[in-house]
Amino acid sequence: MIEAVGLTKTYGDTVAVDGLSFSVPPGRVTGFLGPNGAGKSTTMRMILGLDNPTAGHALIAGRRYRDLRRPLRTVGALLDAAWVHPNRSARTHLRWLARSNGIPAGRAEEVLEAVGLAPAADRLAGGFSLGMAQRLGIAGALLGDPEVLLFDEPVNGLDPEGVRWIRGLMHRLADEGRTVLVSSHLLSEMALTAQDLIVIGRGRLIAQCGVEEFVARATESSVRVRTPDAARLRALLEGEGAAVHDEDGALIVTGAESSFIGEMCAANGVVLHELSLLRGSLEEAFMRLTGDALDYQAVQEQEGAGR
Ligand SMILES: Nc1ncnc2c1ncn2[C@@H]1O[C@H](COP(=O)(O)OP(=O)(O)OP(=O)(O)O)[C@@H](O)[C@H]1O
Repeated sequence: MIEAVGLTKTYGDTVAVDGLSFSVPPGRVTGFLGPNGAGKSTTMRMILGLDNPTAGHALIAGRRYRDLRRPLRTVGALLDAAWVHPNRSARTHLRWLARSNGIPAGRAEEVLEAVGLAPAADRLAGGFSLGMAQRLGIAGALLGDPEVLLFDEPVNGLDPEGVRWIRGLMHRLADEGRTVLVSSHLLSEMALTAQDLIVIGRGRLIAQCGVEEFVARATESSVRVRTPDAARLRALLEGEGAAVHDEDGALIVTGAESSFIGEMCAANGVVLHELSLLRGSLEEAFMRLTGDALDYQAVQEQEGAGR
């Protein structure tokens, strides 16, 4: 579990994080989203004790980072994959990290295997590709077998196989009951990886909810219908107050559920060739909700009203 309570950080006149409160539960992958400069990295750094909050606090497994006796055993993080001594091999780097955290050296071999770096264990990290550096950073995060994991842009620069691997890893870690918080700008990837979302804008919370709820709240779903009897169905639907428009020979219907349309077709003997629900995308929802401060206020009110 990660908890942020009124977390605030100002740099001079810039309010990077502004009274942010949220909780990240175990057993789920939680995506951390926000436009550039929204305050994601600053928030992660405060959770990890790398930056001091101006106000508020963050707890990892119920404690402040600075109160964790062996931090790597409670929380692992990938913040900056480039953070490795270039003249150290992957194995030496991990053994050094293990030693400084009271973790048995043998654990380095286990995490090298887990991230697929065992064959490159003795190569110098300075010569690693971006993808290999990401894997080494993840190995470091896993070293202490921590219950909480934070990943800042873990799929940056990875090829499709690497992206898929990270997605599987996140799911496995959550299935093991760990708390997984992951930030990314790749929204299509986030839609596949995360179950829950924390979305921030200008340092403030915009939404904390499931991915599907976030998309449903911000976008309008519609139904695509194909029928040889389009004119009649159109008239029937419009008679019920639905909006209908043509697209590639299909009817796109908003304002009527697919079950309602199906039943209406059955009742009126309209032959159906297709009836499919078209959901909005995470990208669409994200653009709409983080678009500007006005939208942002509207959602906050909506959220409050729904409780
Ligand atoms: N050390 C610093 N000194 C001054 N301002 C800072 C510092 N670190 C961050 N900021 C400012 O705080 C705000 C939030 O930055 P932060 O890097 O946390 O955002 P982010 O959501 O991680 O952005 P990105 O998606 O671009 O990585 C920005 O306006 C940034 O310029």
